[in-house]
Amino acid sequence: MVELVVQKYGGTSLQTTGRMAEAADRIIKETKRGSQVIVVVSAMGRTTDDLTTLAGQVSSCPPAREMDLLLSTGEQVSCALMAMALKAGGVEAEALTGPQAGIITDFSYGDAVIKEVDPEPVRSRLKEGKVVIVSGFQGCPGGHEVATLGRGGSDTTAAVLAGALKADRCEIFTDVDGVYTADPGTITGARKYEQLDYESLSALAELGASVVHPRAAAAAEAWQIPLVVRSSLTEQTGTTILPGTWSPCSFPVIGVTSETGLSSFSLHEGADRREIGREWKNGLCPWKAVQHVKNRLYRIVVRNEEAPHTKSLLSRFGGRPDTGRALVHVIFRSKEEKQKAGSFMRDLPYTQDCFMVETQPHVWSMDVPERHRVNICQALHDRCMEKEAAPISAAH
Ligand SMILES: Nc1ncnc2c1ncn2[C@@H]1O[C@H](COP(=O)(O)OP(=O)(O)O)[C@@H](O)[C@H]1O
Ligand SMILES: N[C@@H](CC(=O)OP(=O)(O)O)C(=O)O
Repeated sequence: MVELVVQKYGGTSLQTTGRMAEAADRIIKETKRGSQVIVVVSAMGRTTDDLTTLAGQVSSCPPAREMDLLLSTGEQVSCALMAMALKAGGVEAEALTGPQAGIITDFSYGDAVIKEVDPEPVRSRLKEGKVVIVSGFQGCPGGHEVATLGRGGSDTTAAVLAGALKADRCEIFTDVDGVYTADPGTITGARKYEQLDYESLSALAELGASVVHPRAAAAAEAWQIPLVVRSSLTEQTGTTILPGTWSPCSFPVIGVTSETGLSSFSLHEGADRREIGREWKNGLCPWKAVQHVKNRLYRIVVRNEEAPHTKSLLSRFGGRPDTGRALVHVIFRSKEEKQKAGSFMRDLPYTQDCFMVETQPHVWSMDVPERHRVNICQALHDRCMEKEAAPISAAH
C-alpha cells in the first residue's frame, strides 16, 4: 500500500542551499520507496529573525498585517527553492504558499490559529504524482490575505496537514535526533526518548522544549497521527510519538524545560490574595505563573510582550516589572510524583533571586534570573537523573 508521509524541514535543516539539497535527496529517497510525500518547509536559517530586524529598522511598531506579509516570504523562498531542487533531481514537484495549499486561519495576525484545511489543492497534486511542497507557518484568514501562525508555526502546518490528509506519519526534521529529557544543546546528560506519548510531548512543548511546537503536538494527538522527531543531519531513527497511552518507563520526571523572555512582578502593597487569585482564575491576565511568596509578597510572571498590559491591570497593587527573567520547570508524570519528590528538590545551588512559583499541579517551577537559567536547569536535571539509574534509552 502507498504510504502518505508529511516531512517538515525546520530552518536549521535549510540553513544553506547545501542543506536544502541534502533535504531534497532525503525526499527523493522517500518517493523511491513508493511513498506519496508532502513537504512542509520553514524559512532558511534565521531568515525570520532577519526579516523582523528589517521591519524594526523602518518602524518602531510595524503593523501586524504587513508584518505577516513580510514574514511569510521567508517560507515562500524555501518552498520555491525546494521545488526547484526536486525538479532538478528528476522528481515532479509543485510549491504552494499556505493559502494556496488550502490552509485557512483566523484573523489573529502574528499568532493565527488554523481553523480548517481544504485538502483538495494538495490532494489533486498528489494524484498527479507530484511531491507537494507547502510553505509552513502561514495560512489564509480570508480574501487574499496571509496570516502567520506565530514563531515555530511550521510544525503546526505539518501536523495539521498530516491530520487533514490522513497521512500515515508526520516526520519533523530538525538539528537534533529526537526529543530529550532536557535541551541537549545546553544540558549535559540529557537523555533521548526512543518513544514518547502525546501527553508527555505536549507537556514538554508547552513548557519550553522548542523542538516541537505545542500546537503541533496537540494537533498530532487530536488526529492521532504518528509523529517522528528526527535529525536531518544523520540517519538516526529519532523519537516516535505514537497513539495510545503507552508510557516509556516508570521514570517519575518527563523532563526539565525552561522559558525565556519573561518579566516578573512583585506585588507588595494592598495585594489581596483572594483578589489576585480571582484575576488569575478568570484568565484576565495571560499570566504564566503566580505565587504568594510570603506575607503580602506576590510574584506574577508574564511574557515580556504582556508586561505593559499586566502593569496597567495591576496598577492598584503598585507592581513594577523585573525584566530578564526565565521560568525553569521540572515536569513530573503526576501530581503525586511531584509531591514525593518534594524533599530532593530542596537546597539547590543558585537560588538567590529565585522564587518557587505555581504553574501546573504536576510541574515544579521556579522564576529565575535569565542569566542563571542554564545552570539551574543543569542542576535540576542532574538531580533528577541521579535518582534514576537507567530510565530511558541510551543517548548522546
Ligand atoms: N527537550 C528537548 N529535546 C530536544 N531538543 C530540544 C529540547 N528542548 C529544546 N530543544 C532544542 O530545540 C532545537 C530544535 O528546535 P528549532 O531550533 O526550532 O529547530 P527547527 O529550526 O528545526 O524548527 C534543538 O536544537 C534543541 O536545542
Ligand atoms: N520561520 C518561522 C517558523 C518556523 O516554524 O520556523 P522553525 O521550523 O525553524 O522553528 C520561525 O522562525 O519561527
